[in-house]
Amino acid sequence: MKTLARSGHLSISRIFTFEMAHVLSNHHGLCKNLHGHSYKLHISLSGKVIDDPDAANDGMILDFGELKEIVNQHILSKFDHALVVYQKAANAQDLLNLPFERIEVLNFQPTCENLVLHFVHLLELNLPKRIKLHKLRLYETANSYSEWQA
Ligand SMILES: Nc1nc2c(c(=O)[nH]1)N=C([C@H](O)[C@H](O)COP(=O)(O)OP(=O)(O)OP(=O)(O)O)CN2
Repeated sequence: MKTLARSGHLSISRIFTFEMAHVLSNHHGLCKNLHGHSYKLHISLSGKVIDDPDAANDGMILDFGELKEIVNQHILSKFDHALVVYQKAANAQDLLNLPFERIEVLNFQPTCENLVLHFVHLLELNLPKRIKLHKLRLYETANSYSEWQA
């Protein structure tokens, strides 16, 4: 008989770091200027723990490595070391003309809140169906973050 807890909520989490430049158009402070942040993205997932002695993922909700591949493919490959441009910003065309190869055009202002909602959408589209996104927290600075919870 397995001696495992049967109550409570179980989740797994992994932290990702990426660098991104953006402009908050119409912002009254410094963020109206082109600037960058070292973002930290905390992703928490829940789901059934696989109970199959023959499986490579026995005892796991999802292999951390599989989560890393999904996040690399669908988020970091677009946003890490990217310049993110809001397509409705007054200076969008000037930014798009800059000679950089990684520019991501968004149809929303790239605030911490909107980025979290966008990442939730991308993850919900690309996680295995048996996995539930539980919580997502995005640090824009060491002191400021936005959080989404299912
Ligand atoms: N609700 C939000 N407020 C602000 C956002 C945001 O996304 N959501 N974003 C910004 C700026 O982009 C940025 O976060 C401000 O950066 P910065 O001026 O560097 O912030 P501080 O230096 O004040 O942060 P520290 O934590 O002290 O380093 C503004 N507001």
